[in-house]
Amino acid sequence: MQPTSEVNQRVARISAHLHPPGFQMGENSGLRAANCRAKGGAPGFKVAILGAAGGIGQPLALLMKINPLVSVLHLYDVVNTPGVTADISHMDTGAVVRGFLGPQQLDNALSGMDLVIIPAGVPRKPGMTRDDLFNINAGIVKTLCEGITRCCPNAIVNLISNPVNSTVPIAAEVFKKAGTYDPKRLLGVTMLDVVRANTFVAEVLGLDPREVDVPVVGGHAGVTILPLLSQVKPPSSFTPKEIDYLTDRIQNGGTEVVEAKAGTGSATLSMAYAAVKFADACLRGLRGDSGVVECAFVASPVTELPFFASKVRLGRTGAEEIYPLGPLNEYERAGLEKAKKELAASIEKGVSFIRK
Ligand SMILES: NC(=O)c1ccc[n+]([C@@H]2O[C@H](COP(=O)([O-])OP(=O)(O)OC[C@H]3O[C@@H](n4cnc5c(N)ncnc54)[C@H](O)[C@@H]3O)[C@@H](O)[C@H]2O)c1
Ligand SMILES: O=C(O)C[C@H](O)C(=O)O
Repeated sequence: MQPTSEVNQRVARISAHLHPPGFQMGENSGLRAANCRAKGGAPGFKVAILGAAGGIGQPLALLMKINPLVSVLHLYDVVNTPGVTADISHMDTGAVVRGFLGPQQLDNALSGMDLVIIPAGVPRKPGMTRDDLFNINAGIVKTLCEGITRCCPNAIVNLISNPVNSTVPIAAEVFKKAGTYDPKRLLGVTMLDVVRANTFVAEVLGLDPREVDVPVVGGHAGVTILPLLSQVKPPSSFTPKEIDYLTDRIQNGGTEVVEAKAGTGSATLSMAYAAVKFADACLRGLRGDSGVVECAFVASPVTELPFFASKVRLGRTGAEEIYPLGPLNEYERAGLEKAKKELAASIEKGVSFIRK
């Protein structure tokens, strides 16, 4: 008779072989559902969502499962991924979905990923600024980015966790420390500012928002969110009152949602939409499509600051070209000075969190 410990070890070895870390639905049925006649899903990209069980994470996972460019979708969180994964995995779309729960499964969630989207971290409540989230979210972003350096250092990273103006510099420092930093592959997601700007400007102009394109530059908090209304497409003119109204509404769109949600969170549904719009652009760039241009907060030469949001061209290696701001009017030049002052402090705060 074999000693119990030896039997247990054999069972553990066989189990590890049959059930690699991470889980797919149908594991208890004997037939693992996702392995039945498995073809590894449609050709496409491997995408991980970190914070996948959250307010943004869940609708984002749903929308990425629909995206035909995605062949494998890894859902990672520290809570609730089994339920979210079971639910999403029943959708009859191409991507194979796998769930990963807790820090011990982080590396498996990240291995081999082409794109990592990070909406992990706490959201604001009324009365808070995004910077008030720094103390909790800085550490979360650091840990997740350390995982990226170990498991998928060449992945494109879409960073959503706030305060974006500081978390992107944190990620850059983590990658630099590990020797894996490629500035083209690290993108802070500011797409929600563009989505809001397109919507609010369309309302004022009486247009369909899908016909409107508003560049939003700077960063992602208060006065650092700088809509360039002089560069709206189709070319449009605004009264001074409209400019004040639109600038204020775009800069405070996040707060509008935080207050309406009255303590239950911040934008999740419009953010999931914006995150997918941006992730899809990154995947089309990776595929080699030409002319994919979106705004993002990236390492940038367009101002004296190390990071800045502006239009970037997305290609096979990430943000391959960063466009200058173009001609600004006096109102926008004044806004730019205010934005740069606040951005400089937020960037420095992120950098020193890692260097200290
Ligand atoms: N960039 C933007 O435009 C934008 C827009 C909206 C929200 N946000 C930010 O996105 C973040 C998430 O917002 P939400 O509404 O989804 O919050 P949420 O609390 O609903 O979800 C966050 C998720 O992160 C998970 N999480 C916490 N620590 C983690 C860790 N160490 N590893 C993995 N997952 C972890 C939580 O378990 C939770 O499921 C917030 O910081 C929010 O401010 C950014
Ligand atoms: O406002 C927030 O705290 C969340 C997000 O940054 C947003 O713009 O909606």
